[in-house]
Amino acid sequence: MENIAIVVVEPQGERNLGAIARAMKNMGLGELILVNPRCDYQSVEAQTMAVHAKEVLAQARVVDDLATALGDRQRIIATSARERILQSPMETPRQALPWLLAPNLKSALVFGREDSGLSNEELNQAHRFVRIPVHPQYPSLNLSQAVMVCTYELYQANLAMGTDNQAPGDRQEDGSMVPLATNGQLDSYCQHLEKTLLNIQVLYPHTAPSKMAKLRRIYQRAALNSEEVALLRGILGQIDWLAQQIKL
Ligand SMILES: C[S@@+](CC[C@H](N)C(=O)[O-])C[C@H]1O[C@@H](n2cnc3c(N)ncnc32)[C@H](O)[C@@H]1O
Repeated sequence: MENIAIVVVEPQGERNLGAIARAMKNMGLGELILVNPRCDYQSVEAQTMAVHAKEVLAQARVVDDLATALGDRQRIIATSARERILQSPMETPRQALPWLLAPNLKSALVFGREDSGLSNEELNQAHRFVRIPVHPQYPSLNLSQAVMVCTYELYQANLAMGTDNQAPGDRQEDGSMVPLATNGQLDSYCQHLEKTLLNIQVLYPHTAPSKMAKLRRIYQRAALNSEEVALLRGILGQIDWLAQQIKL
């Protein structure tokens, strides 16, 4: 499971971070990425809760925003207590999390802030969404307990797959695999697309952000590989060239 990072956005609780580190080590995970932490993730409180998993905290990577955390990731699942997100269905951990286990793809499982969870903009960077089904009277779990449930499911799925969990991907005619596009590649394609669509007035500045968020969601769902992103970028390049000719 070395290909899977646990990403936590703006955590506020030192104890929660210690408990997350412990849950991760219990379930065989080691890579923790903290997006703009709002507390001291190496405090005595955090370390006390981590017990024998202090090194998970010590080795945690801190980044400024979620896009940086996910830049080189090809499979991203976000978690939320909400019942519906961006018109996409929620899945249970058991349904969705085995998808992260492909060993030669970099994956991430994302958790939100203790008070407000993840924003729509942050959720939009994920391919799939997981909700732990709990009693409807109180569906929001403590952050570290949500990490525990999800990492347990990952561990069970990994055990069940044994050593045969070969990476799914796009098989070529010659039998080789094309890697899925990274989040960073998709980001830069979407920025290029927005610029082009604004230039040819298919998009207008006041509606661009919401339309681009919807387009981004479609591309995320399609789980494009790097050749497909390159193809789309090539088409955009031709549209840019034609638009320039017409303006001359
Ligand atoms: C205390 S919750 C935040 C609650 C926030 N009001 C919301 O609706 O997302 C903190 C984080 O724990 C995780 N979490 C809590 N309950 C969950 C559930 N039932 N299913 C999946 N993740 C959950 C999510 O990552 C969430 O962003």
